[in-house]
Amino acid sequence: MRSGLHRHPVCDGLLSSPWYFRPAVALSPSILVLLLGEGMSVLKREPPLLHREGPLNDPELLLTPPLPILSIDKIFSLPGHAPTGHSSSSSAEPTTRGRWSFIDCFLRLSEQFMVVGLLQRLSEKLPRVVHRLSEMMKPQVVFVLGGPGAGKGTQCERIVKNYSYTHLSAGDLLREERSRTGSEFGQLIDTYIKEGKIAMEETMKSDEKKFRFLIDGFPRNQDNLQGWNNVMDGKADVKFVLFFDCSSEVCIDRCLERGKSSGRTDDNRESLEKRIQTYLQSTRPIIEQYEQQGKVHKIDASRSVDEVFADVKNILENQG
Ligand SMILES: Nc1ncnc2c1ncn2[C@@H]1O[C@H](COP(=O)(O)OP(=O)(O)O)[C@@H](O)[C@H]1O
Ligand SMILES: Nc1ccn([C@H]2C[C@H](O)[C@@H](COP(=O)(O)OP(=O)(O)O)O2)c(=O)n1
Repeated sequence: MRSGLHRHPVCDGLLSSPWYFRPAVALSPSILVLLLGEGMSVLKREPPLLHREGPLNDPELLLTPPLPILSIDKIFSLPGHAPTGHSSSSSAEPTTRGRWSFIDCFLRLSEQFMVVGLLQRLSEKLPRVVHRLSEMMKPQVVFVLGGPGAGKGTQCERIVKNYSYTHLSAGDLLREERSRTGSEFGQLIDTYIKEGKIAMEETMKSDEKKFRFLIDGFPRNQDNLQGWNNVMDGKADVKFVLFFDCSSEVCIDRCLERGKSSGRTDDNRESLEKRIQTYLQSTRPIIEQYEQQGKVHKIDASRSVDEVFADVKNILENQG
């Protein structure tokens, strides 16, 4: 029996196994078990002939040692590496499988290159993959902006019916908060918004399954944007902005019509004139900022609900 032979048992097994198991040498033994399946049971049934005695003969142990990454030097200095007919194999023990033929060496080398190449590619790609994964796990946000009455709420309702989005309406949240009995914010609603304390973060955390959000009517001014950036920077990913664009006349007409049944105290001509001014002075610059980042999808909102939604659908489906 030749002594001092410490060839890697898994490699040995693989080298003595059919060619289609060989690529698996690039993986750790535990993954090997998973991947090889039936193949591994073949290896287990046929332990390497070099280790007919001793602990390595135990088929279970064949899988335990970690797979070393060998340099070319090491490969060639491995005991038992000598080409067939080399004097080192002149042992009395019949070691046909224990001697490394030229083909064995070639295969071993190509496996090592494969391992190194694979690891190199993995290490190059890993940071990008980790980054992409963390991006994928962040809540994804679509801001929905436009003038009062542009149809933001109407379109959001349709989106929610057809796609897996959670709709948060800044206006609704505000109205809710204002009317909540005992609300500490009832009197302070303006400050509440100004400081970006609108409960987006908590609302977004409340259900982990919800991770795509439509945030309608926000950020409506520089303070809102600042607040968002302070509270949510790095915690959510603003995918894009849906901008429903139509003339002030269309906005006013629609809100006046809505005011007939909405019960909203601000759906009257006087309030609307002011809201339009606020929109033009405060919200349009926010939309322009996102436009500069290439994040705005502008939709002609003066058309029918169906026509507008056809555009929305297109955008959502093309943006994933
Ligand atoms: N494309 C549209 N054409 C005509 N009326 C619309 C359209 N979209 C919405 N409306 C109506 O206009 C009013 C304002 O729409 P809404 O979705 O509440 O606007 P916003 O949320 O932008 O204030 C509602 O009465 C709604 O039914
Ligand atoms: N980010 C926000 C959102 C709404 N508001 C206030 C001012 C708005 O006139 C009311 C109603 O908002 P809502 O989005 O429902 O109304 P519009 O129809 O878009 O004008 O709430 C705000 O001050 N800041």
